[in-house]
Amino acid sequence: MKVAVLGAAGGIGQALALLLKTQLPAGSKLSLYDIAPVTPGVAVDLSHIPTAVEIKGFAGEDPTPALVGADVVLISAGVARKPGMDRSDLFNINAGIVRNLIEKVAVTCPKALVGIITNPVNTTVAIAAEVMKKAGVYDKNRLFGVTTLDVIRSETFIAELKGLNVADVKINVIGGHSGVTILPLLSQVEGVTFSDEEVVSLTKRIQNAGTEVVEAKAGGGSATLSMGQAACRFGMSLVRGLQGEANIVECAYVDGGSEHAEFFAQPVLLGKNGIEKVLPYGEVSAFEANARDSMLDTLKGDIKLGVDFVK
Ligand SMILES: NC(=O)C1=CN([C@@H]2O[C@H](COP(=O)(O)OP(=O)(O)OC[C@H]3O[C@@H](n4cnc5c(N)ncnc54)[C@H](O)[C@@H]3O)[C@@H](O)[C@H]2O)C=CC1
Ligand SMILES: O=C([O-])CC(=O)C(=O)O
Repeated sequence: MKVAVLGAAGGIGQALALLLKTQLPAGSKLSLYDIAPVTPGVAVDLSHIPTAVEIKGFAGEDPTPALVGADVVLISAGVARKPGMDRSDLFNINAGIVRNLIEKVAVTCPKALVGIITNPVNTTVAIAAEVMKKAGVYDKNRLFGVTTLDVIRSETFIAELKGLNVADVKINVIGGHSGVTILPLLSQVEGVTFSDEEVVSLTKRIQNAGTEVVEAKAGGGSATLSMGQAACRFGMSLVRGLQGEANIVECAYVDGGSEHAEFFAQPVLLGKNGIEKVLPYGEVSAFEANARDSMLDTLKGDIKLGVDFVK
């Protein structure tokens, strides 16, 4: 099993690489790439951790050497938000970065499962799909926008509010990954009920949690450590699916034939070819149905921006 992290010298990339070095199955290969010259050094640093995961680092303009033979590619290359910015403000820089990296993925490891972390995810995933279509290698079952941070935040905040063991809290978060497009399905959480006020305030907190971190970091970037953990959870689920483990389900932003939009975050069953099955997200409350329908113009606009960027 070979996993490549692109953007590996960054805040997310380094945290993710550390977690993967300690959690990937024995015999795996971990390949780190970033334009930053420090990247081979990050790999040397991690290589001193005694796990049976072989690690190599690559810097410079071309990610190709890091991508050769990759089964999973996780992309966090790009710029992060500062206070006062929306995720969509990152489009100008990050759109081109994701396009260029995916062009290399399409040539070097077209069968890899690709997880896009780089914001704005609602748009960068559409860019990745268009680039792969152009290259004739698009497989909708192998491309994912990583929305796991919305899921782990929801689990954490629900457990805190209701005094639950966080390990017992499970939730689907659907839609996309910014503002109103993030929709936690609180009505489905087992063993708890929320008042109408709690639903409104908790939904808003989960939608604004990225901004909560951006403001707390006061110009020093956005979520990196919690995102490293979220990306590791998602990346490990991809790996487990590839290895044939049963019942691996994660929410992700995918081209899953949703009636709502071309890309939509919902639960998917993972397997040897990426998505084995797109799962229904289940019954929703009237509040959630309204929030879902109200987000669609924003989400579709975000997707169109990405499609138009490549076309
Ligand atoms: N999907 C999600 O839930 C989340 C997404 N993000 C996004 O992840 C991205 C990365 O965030 P951080 O790691 O905090 O940023 P960072 O600035 O710490 O790291 C980004 C890294 O990308 C590298 N990079 C830039 N251009 C590159 C290129 N062309 N090829 C390879 N590497 C390149 C930089 O050298 C840097 O090391 C941002 O776009 C951020 O908005 C952040 C948190 C959550
Ligand atoms: O808010 C940001 O810019 C980073 C991000 O996507 C998150 O933390 O959810």
